[in-house]
Amino acid sequence: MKFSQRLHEKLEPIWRANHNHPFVTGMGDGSLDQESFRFYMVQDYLYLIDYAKLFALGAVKADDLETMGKFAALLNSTLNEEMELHRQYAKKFGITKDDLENANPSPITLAYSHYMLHVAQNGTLAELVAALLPCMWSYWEIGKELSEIPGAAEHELYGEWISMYSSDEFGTLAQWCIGLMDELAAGKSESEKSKLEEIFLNTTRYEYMFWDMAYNKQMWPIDA
Ligand SMILES: Cc1ncc(CN)c(N)n1
Repeated sequence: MKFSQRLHEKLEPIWRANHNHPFVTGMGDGSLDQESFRFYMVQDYLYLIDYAKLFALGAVKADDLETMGKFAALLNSTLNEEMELHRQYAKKFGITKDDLENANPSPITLAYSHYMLHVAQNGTLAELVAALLPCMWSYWEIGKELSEIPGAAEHELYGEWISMYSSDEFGTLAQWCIGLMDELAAGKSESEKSKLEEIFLNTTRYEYMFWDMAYNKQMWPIDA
């Protein structure tokens, strides 16, 4: 069995919880509160600034030019396509680019992005890929699932989000990351595979917490 299949099967219950989170289902049926989406968009922009750095670190850790080139393409696509979607949404909400970049990160945004950067900086290339994979893979699956709901991809607010993450372009990048995970895990010892599984599990859990944080517009419990 491919390592990615093992991950998917083992984590199916959490994976389903992500798909069934009211933030996600609310984008699908259009019932999501726009203020939660606005909150998400700002926090996700901050998250993506750090997330993009994982691709740069991936290029540093890669052993061959082809893999370096793919990480460079992922970095470019995150900075100039995925984050452009967020900039366009911000415009609709009357948020400037500066306000976006200088927004305060929520505790979950900080914890999730810092955990990924910690793994990426201190771990192997396989560990870096295990950390970023749930992000690519789960968004692609969620995008595809939502795009099958009649009218969802045409929704005036959530349609563009659904179209981006269900697109063939995003799918191709996600599939490349899945394939790289399989390649890097092949031949690793069981204890190394368990470590990869643990990292994948952690960022899958953080994905759930991110939806929940956005749904509840959750910042620090005590203000300065
Ligand atoms: C929290 C989160 N996870 C994943 C993705 C998809 N790159 C995202 N934009 N934000």
